[in-house]
Amino acid sequence: MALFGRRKKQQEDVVEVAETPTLPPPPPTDAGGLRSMEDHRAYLLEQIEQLPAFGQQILDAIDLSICEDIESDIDLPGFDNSAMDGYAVHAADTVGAEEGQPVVLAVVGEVAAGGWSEEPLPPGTAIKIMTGAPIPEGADSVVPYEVTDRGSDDVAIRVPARTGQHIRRRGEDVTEGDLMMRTGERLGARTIGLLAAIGVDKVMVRPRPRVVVLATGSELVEPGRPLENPAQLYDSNSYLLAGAARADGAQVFRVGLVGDDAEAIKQSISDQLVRADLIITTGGVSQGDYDLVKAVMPELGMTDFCQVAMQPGKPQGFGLIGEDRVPMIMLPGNPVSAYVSYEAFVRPVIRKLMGIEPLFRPQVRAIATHLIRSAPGRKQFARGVVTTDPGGRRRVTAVGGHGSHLVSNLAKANALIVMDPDVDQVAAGSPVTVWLLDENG
Ligand SMILES: Nc1nc2c(c(=O)[nH]1)N[C@H]1C(S)=C(S)[C@@H](COP(=O)(O)OP(=O)(O)OC[C@H]3O[C@@H](n4cnc5c(N)ncnc54)[C@H](O)[C@@H]3O)O[C@H]1N2
Ligand code: MOO
Repeated sequence: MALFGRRKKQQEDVVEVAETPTLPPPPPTDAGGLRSMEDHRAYLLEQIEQLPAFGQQILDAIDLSICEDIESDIDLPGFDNSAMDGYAVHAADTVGAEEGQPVVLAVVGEVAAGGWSEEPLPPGTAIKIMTGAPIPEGADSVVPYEVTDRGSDDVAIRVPARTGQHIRRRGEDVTEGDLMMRTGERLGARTIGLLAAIGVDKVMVRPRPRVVVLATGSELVEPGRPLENPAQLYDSNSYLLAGAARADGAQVFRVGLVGDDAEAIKQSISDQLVRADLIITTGGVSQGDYDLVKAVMPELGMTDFCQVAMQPGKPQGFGLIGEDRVPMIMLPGNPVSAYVSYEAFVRPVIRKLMGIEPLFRPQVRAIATHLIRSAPGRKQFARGVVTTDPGGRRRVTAVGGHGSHLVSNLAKANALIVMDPDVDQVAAGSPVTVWLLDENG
């Protein structure tokens, strides 16, 4: 065989190759290959679209953010009506009434809530009227039962009426055309009551995102079951994250555990795509031999695995998965890492899907009650308890150590103490940034 034989020139077919979709270029990294927390968060948010709005029953829309301005089509009250049970009268007819010398007026009828009087009220007469009933034409005040003899054919009135007394005027609460709610406001019990009062039964809202939560790891056991060997532990992450997402307004599907098995992970994620607006997983995104989420997810969609300059929460994964490009956030397995990552990345994404502002927790300054040490190089998130002193100043005490497995300290905390990568300690009495975990902002 000739070593240097001339190759026969082959006909080159021009094949149209569909461009493989990719995620946008990732943000830059620092000298150590780490991405800043802010850059990573912005990168995820730019790839998330708000869920489309649709008309929903007002009661089902509680806590959701409306996507329309709502004006009232009616006045409230819709008609002049009585604020008291008593008699509608012409105030002028009661002049001079007093205890022992009442004014007596003929009673020409009765009007209850839901009824109305066809006839104007003749001068010199009274008509029984119940709370909420329309004021008959001509009447200009209501005399409560308590200052009368409650008569049926005629009534003795012991106190003169002031013009307009006990009449609730049409439109004094809401006037037709008044703006009741603005785009972006969230519905609560009181606003639902207001909408019902102006006759609105449905509103345009963004739905609750359907968030699938799935924990990976062969060492994990479902709480309530026995631990069968010394290397097992209970899955706490999926409960922690499902609870957090539910508290943030998502409709959560907590899927059972998936072991460290490539096919099982792919199958479980594929099964969930149909019902998910967002998938959250924990575990399997670091460097370990069994960190399979990172290994298999690129087969199902466009993914981005990176390291973020934060502690905890360094290894992070993101993807747009399947044909519908369902957003997926792959969090590290250590419980505190998973939670801090949730606060930093997942919660803002859920709020963006829902169209709720602000996206982030309130970030405020608090005075450190003691020396707080930090490891420079990555943004540090320590768990803290914030209290407010009698002078209204916030103070913060770190709880527990830095280990990202320390769940009992996490449960005690109501804040994350956030220290920038260049900070190595915060002195007692100095201000430090905190995220308030029990406030929505
Ligand atoms: N050689 C390296 N090792 C590790 C690095 C690294 O950079 N190089 N990073 C460390 C950091 S930081 C983190 S965070 C973890 C993240 O690891 P994974 O996301 O791969 O998570 P796993 O290895 O699956 O689990 C870590 C840890 O968390 C426990 N875990 C996992 N899931 C749950 C759950 N649902 N409930 C409760 N606890 C859970 C698991 O048992 C492990 O102890 O990697 C470091 N390693
Ligand atoms: O980043 Mo890991 O999340 O430090 O424990």
